[in-house]
Amino acid sequence: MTASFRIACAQLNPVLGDLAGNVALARAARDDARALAADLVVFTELFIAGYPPEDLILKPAFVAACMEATRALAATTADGGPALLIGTPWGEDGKAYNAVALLAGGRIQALRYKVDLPNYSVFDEKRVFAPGPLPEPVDFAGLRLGLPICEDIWTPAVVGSLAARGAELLISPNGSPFTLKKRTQRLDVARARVAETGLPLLYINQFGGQDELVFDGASFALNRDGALAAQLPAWETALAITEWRRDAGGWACVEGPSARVEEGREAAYLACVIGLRDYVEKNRFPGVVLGLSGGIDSAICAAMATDALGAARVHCIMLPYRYTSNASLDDAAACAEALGVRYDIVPIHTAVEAFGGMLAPLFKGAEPGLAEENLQSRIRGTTLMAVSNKFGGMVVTTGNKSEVSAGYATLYGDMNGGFNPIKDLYKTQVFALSRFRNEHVPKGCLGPGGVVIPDNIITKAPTAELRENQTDQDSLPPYDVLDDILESLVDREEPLSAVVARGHAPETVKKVERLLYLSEYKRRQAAPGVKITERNFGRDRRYPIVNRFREQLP
Ligand SMILES: Nc1ncnc2c1ncn2[C@@H]1O[C@H](COP(=O)(O)OP(=O)(O)OC[C@H]2O[C@@H]([n+]3cccc(C(=O)O)c3)[C@H](O)[C@@H]2O)[C@@H](O)[C@H]1O
Ligand SMILES: Nc1ncnc2c1ncn2[C@@H]1O[C@H](COP(=O)(O)OP(=O)(O)OP(=O)(O)O)[C@@H](O)[C@H]1O
Ligand SMILES: NC(=O)CC[C@H](N)C(=O)O
Repeated sequence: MTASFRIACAQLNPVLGDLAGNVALARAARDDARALAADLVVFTELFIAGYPPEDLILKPAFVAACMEATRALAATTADGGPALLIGTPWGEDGKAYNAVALLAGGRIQALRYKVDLPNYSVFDEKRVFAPGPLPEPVDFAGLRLGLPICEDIWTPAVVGSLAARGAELLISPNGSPFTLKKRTQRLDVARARVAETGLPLLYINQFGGQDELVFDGASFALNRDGALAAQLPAWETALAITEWRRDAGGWACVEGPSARVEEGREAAYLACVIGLRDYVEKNRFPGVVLGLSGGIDSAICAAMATDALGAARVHCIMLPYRYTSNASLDDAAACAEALGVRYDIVPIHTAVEAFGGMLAPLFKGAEPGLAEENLQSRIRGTTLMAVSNKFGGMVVTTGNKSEVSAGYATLYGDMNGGFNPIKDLYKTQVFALSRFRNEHVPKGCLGPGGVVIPDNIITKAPTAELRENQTDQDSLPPYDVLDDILESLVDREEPLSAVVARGHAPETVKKVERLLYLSEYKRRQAAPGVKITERNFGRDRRYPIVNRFREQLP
């Protein structure tokens, strides 16, 4: 009977739909694992396809190609090296399953299907996959392996059934996206399953960005007493060996890595950087371009872009008009200089005046106002898109979650762009992360150290500079008030009465509710951005656009 067993954890960054590339990553990881004397290499959920493959699963050709790629990978295990446990879509009897395959001895030795398909928040798996039956453990090299797939460990049923059927070790492949609370939630559910079954658990998670989701990795192993026996790093790929031994009570992880896992502001900042980096790299953009206004949102986006791609791939453009202050010009230039990025100034006066002239006959007799203000924003947006078209860089759009929630942005203006790294950060978090970045360069970030967001940008009153002496607070409550109300309504579904009971003025709470519902039409046209919170706009928090419901306050 096997008494010790070496499992390599392959925490890699697959590219969605790049089956040949993902198989090549798996082969390279297997070669490395063989050099480390691994018996088995474990990959993440649906690794062959990338996670989440969404409606590609509805294409029979896609599922067939994943099955073919899995068979081809199985053939490489005929050489006597390590076996592979790898996630892949699998078709059977006209249904598609979210499967994990054991590849050994040159063939597919076993297939198990995910039972519990998540269908909440950003997950939509019931739409594309069929649920599998409660699975049997898989026998391999004298071990009985229980293979619950991601959501299968979030409730007791699947793991309980595996234990009842004689599983000795739980190995869970995951595609578990990051949120600020996720690490604690994962450890809590994993410890609960270990306590219920008395079985150790190896949890392997994907790393990297995929559209609005970012996967932090942070794979780990728990022993039978719930103690953390191995911890892989977050925010990077890793191939790490865990050594397992059988003792009187069963299997235990006796050796594994013990990496530090970033938390709080550091984790949030890294999520934004890696989400942006992978969006740009996986869509093969040469770099990015963004409007640098001298304000904090574009400054932190420029810092994140530099940290993601390196200064040489970031192009910042100041687009001044008559309301742009000298302080904004100085602050934008200082920020670009500190980051070491290319910085150009393209005044927009000629375009604003040309539009003014064109529209004068139509606008005759009407008071100047929002139309003229938004034109400035649209001219900036059009200019940035022209630079994107000419040189290929993607426009980074820079609205924070407070603005996105309140509709405080111009459609076809500053909302232009391909991706928004701060879409799920409230303005108060933008301030906190800017201070953080001035004090730390998190691992893997390619930008310089020291102050990259000049203090004046952090301390001055936020303004859109679309008219004389404008500040954000002319239109919105102070950001600490706005963000507290928004978090209650958007992230926590609190009744308005509870928000008022916490001390907010009823008219302010009603105003925020109104802005939130009225601006859904803008959010439906907004660029995707990195998910950080429990409820991000995009796939997750969705309101109807036509919506006359408003909550009554007593
Ligand atoms: N339900 C609905 N479904 C579809 N479309 C709808 C709509 N309701 C209005 N609309 C359309 O949307 C238009 C209004 O939206 P929009 O044109 O964006 O303009 P609007 O939301 O009226 O104004 C933009 C706001 O963003 C603020 N802001 C803040 C920060 C930065 C910037 C900046 O630009 O740099 C701007 C600016 O001060 C102003 O308060 C309407 O004219 C109408 O055409
Ligand atoms: N003068 C400008 N030059 C270049 N880009 C600008 C300028 N004004 C606005 N933008 C772009 O439009 C976005 C929205 O700008 P605005 O200043 O109006 O609002 P904001 O949310 O306070 O952003 P920021 O804090 O970056 O100023 C900016 O982040 C920037 O990308
Ligand atoms: N892929 C999945 O099944 C993910 C769902 C799971 N609850 C998670 O986010 O970790």
